[in-house]
Amino acid sequence: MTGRMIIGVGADEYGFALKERLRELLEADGRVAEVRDFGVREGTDHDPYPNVGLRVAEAVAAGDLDRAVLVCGTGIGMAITANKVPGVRATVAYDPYSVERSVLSNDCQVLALGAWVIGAEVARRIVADWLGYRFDPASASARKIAVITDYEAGPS
Ligand SMILES: O=C[C@H](O)[C@H](O)COP(=O)(O)O
Repeated sequence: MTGRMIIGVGADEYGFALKERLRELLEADGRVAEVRDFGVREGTDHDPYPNVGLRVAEAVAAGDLDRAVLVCGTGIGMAITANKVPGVRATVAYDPYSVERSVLSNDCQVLALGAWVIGAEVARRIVADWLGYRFDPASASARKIAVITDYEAGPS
């Protein structure tokens, strides 16, 4: 992936406000071609995090999104959910090094954040940094990721 990215965003009711802040940031970023919002649409909407996380992760797996940011209370439920979809690699990450390595080592397409854990401005900085990292498919890390994708494909 070298061009401008299509990014999905999604949140449950607890992550809604932070998701909105991050959506605005992404929409204003020149590295982003398009932002697709998978809800919730209002802070009063009740859609449990697995519903939102599965919709977004399935769009990543289908190739409709390059990457996604998911927000719930802790980020943990969103990451667990997204990782259930074959082909999707999701993580919670807050420190700059883990955010970087989630892309450069692990080719994670999904960053999950917890609105109860992190302040909005730090989250915005993390997402801005995260956009700048691109996985190198020629790197040594690619062979390790292939072990995961081979496992997902099942016995041959
Ligand atoms: O990981 C789950 C999230 O934090 C979610 O927003 C809240 O889940 P809970 O209501 O089960 O605590």
